[in-house]
Amino acid sequence: MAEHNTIPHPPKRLPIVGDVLGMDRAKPNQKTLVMHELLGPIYRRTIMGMHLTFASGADVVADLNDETRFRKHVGRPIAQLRELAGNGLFTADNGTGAWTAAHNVLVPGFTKDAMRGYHDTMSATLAELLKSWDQRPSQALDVTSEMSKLTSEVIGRCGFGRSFGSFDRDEVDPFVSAIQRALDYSQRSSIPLPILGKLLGRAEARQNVEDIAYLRSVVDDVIDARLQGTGTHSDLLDLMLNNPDPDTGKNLDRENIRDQVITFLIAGNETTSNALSFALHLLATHPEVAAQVRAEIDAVWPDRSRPQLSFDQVSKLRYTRRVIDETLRLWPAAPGYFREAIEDTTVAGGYEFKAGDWAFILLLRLHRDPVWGPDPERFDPDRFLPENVKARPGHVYKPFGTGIRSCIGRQFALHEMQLALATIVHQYDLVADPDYSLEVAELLTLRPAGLKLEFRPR
Ligand code: HEM
Repeated sequence: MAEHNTIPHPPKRLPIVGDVLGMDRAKPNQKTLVMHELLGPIYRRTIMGMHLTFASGADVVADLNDETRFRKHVGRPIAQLRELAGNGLFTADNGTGAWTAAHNVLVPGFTKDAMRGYHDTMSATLAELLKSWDQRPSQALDVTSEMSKLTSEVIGRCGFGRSFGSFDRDEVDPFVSAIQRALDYSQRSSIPLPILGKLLGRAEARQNVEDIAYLRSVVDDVIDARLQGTGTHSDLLDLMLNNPDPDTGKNLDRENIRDQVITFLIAGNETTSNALSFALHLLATHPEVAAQVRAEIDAVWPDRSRPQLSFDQVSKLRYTRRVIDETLRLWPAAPGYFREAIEDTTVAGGYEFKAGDWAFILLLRLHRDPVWGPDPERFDPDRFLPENVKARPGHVYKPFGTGIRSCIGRQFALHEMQLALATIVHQYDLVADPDYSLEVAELLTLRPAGLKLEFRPR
């Protein structure tokens, strides 16, 4: 019989409450990274009888990603989002009718052809952002906020034909700020223990109820307006309203459509804007890499005018793509994902999982596994040269998750990021603040906190 090992736990277990020492409310993922260095590829906190298992070693993750034995686990932070996103694709349980129908209907909205259809909207939105920068010359701009304007406009326009007017005014659209507040509330209330979670007061709870009601009413209005209008749109909302699930012949119900619209705003906005922000930080601090990105885009668009790239030109910017891949390796905007055992099973190292046991795969650590070589902290896009990718097992790089529940928006995000980075580097020198050192903040996603850059026209 195979030998079984006990999953290690952090030192200093307390009576009754268990492994609460050393948790970090503000930076849980970065703390988990440190704990993995101490405890190895897998460890478990048991808090008042509840198991929280963290995994990050390449061999263990290879097993946890095996779709025949494990599946997505709707972990507490995800379940908490249901208040806001209902049973949208990201929050739905595996194999439910709502997930299957929405997945079937929406997959065609994320094919290469569909991306071709979004390209002009993405380009026009980016042009508006850069125009707004040109009206504020010589200023150091708050990078995550600027990138968030871009990504929320792009998903709003490609998703359901709504602009938030982000480039016309300084303050954030009330819809976008309500989403941000509701996300923040949801994540803070997902921390399991009151002594560790920030105590959320009644005023915040009331605000949250108001925010969710407001968000739903805006989305309902958008759907009503679309139903009453006459024009055709090639966006995700039209896809959901006009195309039945091919398996059942039934259209998505109204609530399902509303949940998906909110889901795209949650899943498609912050992840992409944070990844872009990390990439800009890394380019600003690695001028030799930025020079190669610039050489690549200059070869396609030698003129100094703003590049008007076609869809195919963007997808051929291979070095820019490697910069994005390497950015998502070092700083995966989604820091991890949950997996649960479908049946009793054992993973590499002899660790037992009973059916229903779950683990959080920390990408932050998996992407720094020894398989990446001796200096995993170094930013080196050439790790993603085709020959280097081929030499590594596929399961050690999973910034978009794994299996059937992996990210439906992957190509959308990659195209948007390639287009934005190449265009920005073509137009501007990225000037970093010499006193800034990277500080990574955590909510549902990772983001560079307090990052400012000056975008100086070339
Ligand atoms: C850099 C950008 C992005 C990153 C790093 C990212 C990452 C991820 C990850 C790791 C998952 C799996 C979550 C899990 O297993 O629980 C996921 C799922 C998902 N993502 Fe993304 N994402 C990005 C952009 C987008 C965009 C642009 C969209 C929409 C336009 C999107 C929509 C979704 C949806 C709907 C799911 C749930 C899929 C399902 O379970 O069927 N994401 N994403």
